[in-house]
Amino acid sequence: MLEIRNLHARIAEDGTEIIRGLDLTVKAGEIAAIMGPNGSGKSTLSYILAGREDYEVTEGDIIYNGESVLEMDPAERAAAGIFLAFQYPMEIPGVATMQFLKVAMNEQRKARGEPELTTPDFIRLVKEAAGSLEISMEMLKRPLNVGFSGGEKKRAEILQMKLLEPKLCVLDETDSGLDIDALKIVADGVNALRSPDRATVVITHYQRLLEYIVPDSVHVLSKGRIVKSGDKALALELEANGYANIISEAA
Ligand SMILES: Nc1ncnc2c1ncn2[C@@H]1O[C@H](COP(=O)(O)OP(=O)(O)OP(=O)(O)O)[C@@H](O)[C@H]1O
Repeated sequence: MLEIRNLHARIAEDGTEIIRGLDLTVKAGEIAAIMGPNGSGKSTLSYILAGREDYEVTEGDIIYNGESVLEMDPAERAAAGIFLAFQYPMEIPGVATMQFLKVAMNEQRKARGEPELTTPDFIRLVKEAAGSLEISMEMLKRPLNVGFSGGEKKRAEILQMKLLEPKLCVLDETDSGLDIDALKIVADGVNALRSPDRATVVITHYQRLLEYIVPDSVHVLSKGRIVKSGDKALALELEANGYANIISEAA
């Protein structure tokens, strides 16, 4: 589903290399967790997957469903089923969350040559998805993320994911700022999307999330490269011992 080969990428503005020879394969049906110290390049990797233009790929490739995405812009990638839940979701003043969701869903449908959703169908889908995430219809009338609490913003990201039904879900620290109950709600939302034709990349600092979203593989990112991969036991080892040993072993 996703194959990242020897990826090198830098900040377009000043040329600083952040991703330095990263290899990662995530199969359909798999949930891969990425862990790593602050500043190792986890968020940068997520932005590059989504196609953010502040970064330049200088070497290597990102293969999604057998094809390189490097020439695709963010909207094309989204229409092809790549979704990023942001670490810091953006506020969009003046645009009601409902309106945003409707436009996002219909733009993707148009790009895929599918008919637009009718308003009743859209409302029904949103009500169902929002209910399971304990998001009220009142909240959805407010401008997207404006004045939302940290946890509400993260739940709104998962709502978008549920509605868009992407094939490659990238979750950047979706657990940060969530209380215990919200963490379970979000994890249930992610688990409900687990399917043999969908791959998920979960970026997190904490083993706690991985108790709820059990990963098939765990990868340690350090200085822009994956330096160790393993199964869920690796996350427990990191929690107990930190990164120092693994990173020095890899070096
Ligand atoms: N646009 C940018 N301008 C300057 N530096 C950047 C930019 N984007 C990323 N960096 C730097 O690249 C490095 C990797 O950042 P990134 O946010 O990807 O790390 P991270 O692993 O997600 O960290 P954290 O765990 O703290 O969220 C950091 O040193 C960061 O300061």
